[in-house]
Amino acid sequence: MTNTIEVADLHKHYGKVRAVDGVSFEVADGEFFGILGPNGAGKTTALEVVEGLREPDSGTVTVLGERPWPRNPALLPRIGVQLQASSFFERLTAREQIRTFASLYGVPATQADHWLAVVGLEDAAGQPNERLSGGQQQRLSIACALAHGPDLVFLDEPTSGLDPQARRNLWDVLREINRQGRTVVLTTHYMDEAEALCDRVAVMDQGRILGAGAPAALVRGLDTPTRISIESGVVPLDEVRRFAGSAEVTDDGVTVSISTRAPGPVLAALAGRDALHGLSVRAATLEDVFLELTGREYRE
Ligand SMILES: Nc1ncnc2c1ncn2[C@@H]1O[C@H](COP(=O)(O)OP(=O)(O)OP(=O)(O)O)[C@@H](O)[C@H]1O
Repeated sequence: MTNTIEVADLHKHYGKVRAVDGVSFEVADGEFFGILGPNGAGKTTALEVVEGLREPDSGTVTVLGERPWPRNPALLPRIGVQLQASSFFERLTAREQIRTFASLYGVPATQADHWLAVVGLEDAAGQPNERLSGGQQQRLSIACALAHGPDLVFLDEPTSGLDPQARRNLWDVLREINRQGRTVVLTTHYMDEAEALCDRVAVMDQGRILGAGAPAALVRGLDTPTRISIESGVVPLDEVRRFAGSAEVTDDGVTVSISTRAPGPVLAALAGRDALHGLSVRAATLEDVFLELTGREYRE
């Protein structure tokens, strides 16, 4: 497998702010890659340099075998960059909007319309931008990024500000884009989004990448116990302590929590006592990975 993107020791400072402070990563062909980090981590700046929209201070960037800076016309037909909704042409309908973008690349109107269908905007195609909901505008901006059929798509916080249902609907669209064989690079400050979508994720904070890998592998790499909770009183506490062995057991009067690195036998013991009703199991997540890497709680 070859790499669609290679970034080595990238730096971009704004005055004293080290927005990107020595970042290296690769994105493989066809991969769904995420850059995850809180506000101000440097995600947008890193992405803009890779897209060829910003000149780096130092470091090397290769995209589809080309240098993106200075502005490289050979790359433009092959990459799609999601626009912020605020960059739409005023007063055009969704259909006119995407057809206008497509025509800049010499793409026929029928192909442009196809992308409206892919993102589920057919019914709203005749609506002017101003009348589209936030979720519809995000869909339109993604459709515009895809109108010319690029191999590589960049999405900067595509679901930011959407309600949970609209986010999940958009996730399906993004999965479909990737399933078609396109490489997708996405920035997000949502842990669940990175976990749900990305083959690999780079965790970024204060201009640096602190860890990268498949979300499940990053989580597995942690030595964090699994927390099993049951209702207080369902099983006598001393009995829970007995079968939980060395696990930490607490009871706040409402919930008994068992923190264990061997959840299997504990769950089997609870099942044997018919105590699975209302049980919850919380394994480590990317949030725990962030905490481990930065020493700070994650704040979206
Ligand atoms: N054009 C600019 N001039 C000066 N400072 C900037 C500029 N753009 C970004 N910064 C600063 O660089 C740092 C990184 O910003 P950047 O937008 O890349 O982060 P981000 O992770 O994308 O954050 P967000 O999720 O809020 O967009 C921040 O401290 C930001 O204030």
